[in-house]
Amino acid sequence: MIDCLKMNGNGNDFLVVDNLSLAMDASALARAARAVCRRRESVGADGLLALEPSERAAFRMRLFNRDGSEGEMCGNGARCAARFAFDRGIVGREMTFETRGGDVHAVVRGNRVALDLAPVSTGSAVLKAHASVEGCDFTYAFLVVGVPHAVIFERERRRSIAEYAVLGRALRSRQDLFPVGANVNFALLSSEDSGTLDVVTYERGVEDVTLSCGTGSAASAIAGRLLGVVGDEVRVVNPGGVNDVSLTWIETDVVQPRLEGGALMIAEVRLLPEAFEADCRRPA
Ligand SMILES: N[C@@H](CCC[C@H](N)C(=O)O)C(=O)O
Repeated sequence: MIDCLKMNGNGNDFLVVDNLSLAMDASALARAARAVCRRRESVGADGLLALEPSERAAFRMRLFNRDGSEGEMCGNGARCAARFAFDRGIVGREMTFETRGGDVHAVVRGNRVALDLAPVSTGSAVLKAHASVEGCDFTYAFLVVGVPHAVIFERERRRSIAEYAVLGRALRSRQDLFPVGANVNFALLSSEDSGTLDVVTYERGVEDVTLSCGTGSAASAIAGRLLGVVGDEVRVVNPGGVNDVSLTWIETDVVQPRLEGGALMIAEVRLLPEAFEADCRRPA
């Protein structure tokens, strides 16, 4: 039996486990993510977050996506990990922790968390690349905010979430463009407020549109700033909530994104053996 906490950051939902004892290795965590993140058949989540010891920071956060792949970084998940660590008395309300996508500084205030993400190099960002999938032509930007992100600026919202899922999956699968895959963000500049972006993200590893993506919100804000459509303060509206992004330029081509948003504690969960089993209704 494994005890964990069901949490979500703007609807991007996770099972968070204390693995400070390293009781589970990477393959056990990947297997657990694949099993327990199944919707309906198990608990259901976009991913599993594990807190592990770090030699140089308060702890190390690891993210295992729903398909068991390990993502280097997760913005909404990092807020959940920070609140989990504070709530469990592992750290004080202000902390720095390690991820494979760089160190994160976090401050927890109630159910909101502000993160200073690792600096992002914009020198290697691609601003106007082209791709055609499913009969549609896209111009996209590409940059790495801990994990790889493509950002497509649209003029209008004329597609359903299901249609974004099809297009996101087709784009993300283009090995010639994205050898390690990519999260695909469809961004729309608000017609009412020039500092607001509406963003829908298809996530690698979840292999679907999620209700929010924190690094996708930051990537969209950075791409928008580089393209001159937004400034350094960007309100990113996702289907699951708002991520406030603030950009501080450390050098002309290095930016530090601050990401602020919610991190909700939903339930204490004790995973029972059948959470890991295949659906008993299916024939063997
Ligand atoms: N939802 C996350 C991003 C998670 C990583 C992604 N699925 C990947 O493996 O690339 C966020 O909030 O940043």
